[in-house]
Amino acid sequence: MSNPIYLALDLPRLDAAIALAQKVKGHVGGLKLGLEFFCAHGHHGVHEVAKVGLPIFLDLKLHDIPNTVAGAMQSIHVLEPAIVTIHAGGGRAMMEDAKAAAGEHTKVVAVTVLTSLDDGDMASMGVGGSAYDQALRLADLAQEAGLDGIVCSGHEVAAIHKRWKKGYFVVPGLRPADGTLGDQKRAVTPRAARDAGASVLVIGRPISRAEDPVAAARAIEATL
Ligand SMILES: O=c1ccn([C@@H]2O[C@H](COP(=O)(O)O)[C@@H](O)[C@H]2O)c(=O)[nH]1
Repeated sequence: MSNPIYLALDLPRLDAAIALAQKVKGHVGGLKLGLEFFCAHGHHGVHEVAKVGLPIFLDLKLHDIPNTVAGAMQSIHVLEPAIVTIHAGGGRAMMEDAKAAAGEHTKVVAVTVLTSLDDGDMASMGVGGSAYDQALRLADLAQEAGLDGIVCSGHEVAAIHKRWKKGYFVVPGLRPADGTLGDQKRAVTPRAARDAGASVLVIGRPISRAEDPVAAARAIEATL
């Protein structure tokens, strides 16, 4: 089985991101480039990181009217990402149009409820029920829209897996047992997420901010 860890390269400098990716590439299965990286380095940065030789996950979390999101998907087609994120909250038509506009080798996955949000945040946004309930509702909508999968926390992935047998499940918000949570509110360990059915384990700061990123990546890999 291939390594399910995608390293989140949330670093402002291109040279530092490439250096980190080169260091840990033997212990991760892919590289995730998010908003911080893409806003700073755009297509050029993606091309440079792709030279490391691992699959690229573009975590752009697209969320707009269907026509605009479809246009954005077409604009990133040339980068041949393995995975792209959109927001399930954009609705069914937006998700359908995003999938239709994506390249045939790109998995389009929808963020359900960000792992930095909890039940209190649902209430403050006027969303009925818990973060868990909302993640399941949006996962059902993403499945109906014909997407490849979703992004959720390790707390919901087992339940969503039961309802969507062939889904592709991306799980961020992962922390080693003794890890610092930071802004993550629905965290689990990488092993727990894997056991619950995650297809991809997104890990950023526990590796990128470690004193020895290679040792940190190797230690996480050894738990899987
Ligand atoms: O719900 C979500 C969706 C995406 N992310 C992204 O994953 C990484 C997590 O980084 P850590 O440093 O391991 O916390 C980051 O790039 C987020 O943008 C998420 O955390 N939660």
